[in-house]
Amino acid sequence: MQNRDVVPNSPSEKCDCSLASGNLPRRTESFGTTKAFDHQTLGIWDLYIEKPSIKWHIPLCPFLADKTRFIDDLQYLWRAIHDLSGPLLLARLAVSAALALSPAASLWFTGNFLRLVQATINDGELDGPTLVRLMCGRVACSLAQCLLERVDGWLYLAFDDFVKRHYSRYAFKHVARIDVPTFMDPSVSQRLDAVSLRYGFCTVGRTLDSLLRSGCSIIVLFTQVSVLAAILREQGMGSTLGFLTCFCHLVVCALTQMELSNSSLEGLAYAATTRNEDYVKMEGLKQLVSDREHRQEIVVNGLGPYLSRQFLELSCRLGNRAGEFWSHFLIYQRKTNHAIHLVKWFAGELPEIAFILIVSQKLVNFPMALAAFTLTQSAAKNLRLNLNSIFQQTGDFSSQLSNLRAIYAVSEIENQVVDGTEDLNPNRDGVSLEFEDVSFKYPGSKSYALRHVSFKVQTGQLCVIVGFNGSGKSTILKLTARIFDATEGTIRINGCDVRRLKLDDLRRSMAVLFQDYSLFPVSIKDNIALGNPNHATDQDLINEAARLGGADSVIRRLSDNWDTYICRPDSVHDVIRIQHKDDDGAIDRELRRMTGTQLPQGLSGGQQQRIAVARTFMHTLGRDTAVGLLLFDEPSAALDPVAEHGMTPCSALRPHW
Ligand SMILES: Nc1ncnc2c1ncn2[C@@H]1O[C@H](COP(=O)(O)OP(=O)(O)OP(=O)(O)O)[C@@H](O)[C@H]1O
Repeated sequence: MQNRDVVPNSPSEKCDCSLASGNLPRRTESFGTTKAFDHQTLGIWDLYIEKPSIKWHIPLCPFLADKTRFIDDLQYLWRAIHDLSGPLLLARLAVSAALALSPAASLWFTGNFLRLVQATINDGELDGPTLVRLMCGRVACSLAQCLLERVDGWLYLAFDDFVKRHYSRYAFKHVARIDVPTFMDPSVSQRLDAVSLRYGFCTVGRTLDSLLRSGCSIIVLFTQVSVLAAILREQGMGSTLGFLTCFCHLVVCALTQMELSNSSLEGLAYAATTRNEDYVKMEGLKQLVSDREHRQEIVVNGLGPYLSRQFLELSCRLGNRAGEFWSHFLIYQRKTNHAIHLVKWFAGELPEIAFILIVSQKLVNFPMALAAFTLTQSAAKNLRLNLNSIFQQTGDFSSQLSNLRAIYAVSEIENQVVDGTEDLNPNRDGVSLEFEDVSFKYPGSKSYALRHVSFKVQTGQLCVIVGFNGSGKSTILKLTARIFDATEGTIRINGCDVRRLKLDDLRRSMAVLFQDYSLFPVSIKDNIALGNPNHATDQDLINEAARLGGADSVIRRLSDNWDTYICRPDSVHDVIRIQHKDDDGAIDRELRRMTGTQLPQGLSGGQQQRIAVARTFMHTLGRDTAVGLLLFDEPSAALDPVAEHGMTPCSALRPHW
């Protein structure tokens, strides 16, 4: 194993093995980073890893590292508490606080037992009533703790459920309103990933829970230390030992955290690669025989025996140099942690060494010193648990607050397509559409999808747009519906710039079928009904839309007719396959029978298109709808000639090419 300082200077140098010679300067800004990297050779692996800075694990340290950010994030915490305030939160706080105080109460009773024993030894007489009082108090304390733990468990689940429900509604509302260019924006995608609509917002629950636990751990810590100090004050030796034990446990905790963070790559930039051709080829062969897609070729070419021979040869050549990166990495980390481990061991043993030394000096006090030491040790065990959880929870705290910020930040995402203020009053005779010198680049694209396009479609006119693939026909539809805004030029509806029109009015005035339409993961009926949310429960209109789109005959043939799902999002089929000789999918079939779920319903491309066309027609139906513009992008691309012939002609329709 070798260890050298490496700083990549240029892309080519970065990949060059000569980097390992360590001749390059230690620090460079050529990639915009001032970080220095170590190069480790681990078996056949080259690991380039950022030099870790020494992390002192003092609780609250993460806050001090980025104070401004932390203070800024606190407002989201306050907002969350405000949003979630109610009887459930209050009950949770009260029970947690009571639970946090209970270890100190138990310790107080135990300490008083110790005092009673000391008094009995000194006076030669036992104070019976005090003993009974202390015993009853101790038992009551344990019972209360037991009860509170049960209530806390129940409250935890109820509160977690409440938090998930609250934030899933909150995020759903704000995610649903986002427009296409904003949704496509990579920075927005990242922010949306953080709130993961589908996985139930575990993060907020976790953040609040860990906050609560940190608070409780701090209460436990302070109350326990105060009670312990009060009990041991009278015994000079006991308090010395108490202090020493607490201090040593604190050191052990800090070192444990240090050890943990040293053995993890979290937060460090690293890359590992191997240039060993034999290993790379061996991994390729493993993939080749495992992946289903290559099986046909392996069989038809009779590759089985040849591949086995090759694998054996490579494996022999590599011998024990081969190995997963992580197993090498673990060995490497163990070596770096030796020193910490040694100090940790010494800190753990120090209280007992001190006890033996002190007692050997003052043999008279031996029984009391032993009792005090035992009490201190058991209290210290609890302290250590609390310290550990404070270390861990405060370590994660900054990132948890950032999660909270991410959820609230969804409501602050501004749509790129800005709403207009003017009303549009279309009528059923249609609207006019005009493009004046319109050019457009898709977000993130360098080239123009449309360049200097001008045309005019009069009210009630049928316009067919034809052109080569990629000439911008679909883009015209997207700009008309303001899915995107034109980069240059003006688009007018009824003579008014579309940017000035209210988006609601604009979208209500047109029915659009995009070439890249999608069917929703809801029932077929809802798929059509969602074309017109105002009439989503009107079965007559849905029937009519299905008839116009040619989807009625398709729906009649489906197993669940209108209620058929193309893909059910509610079915969980995590079948653990136990390989029996006679299991030819029987377990899967039985589970499906028991849960009443079918295999996903397959629809042909043409059948799917009929559903999508029906949804577009649904938008035009109903007495209060005033669609003046129909935009169809290759509506018959997947239809058979009969269905294509049966399609209703529309005012703006283009054939497929
Ligand atoms: N989301 C996108 N991001 C970047 N560029 C895009 C995007 N969609 C389309 N383009 C580009 O814009 C240009 C016009 O595409 P458009 O889909 O409007 O063409 P089209 O005439 O409808 O093509 P076709 O006849 O194949 O349907 C093409 O060069 C395409 O590569």
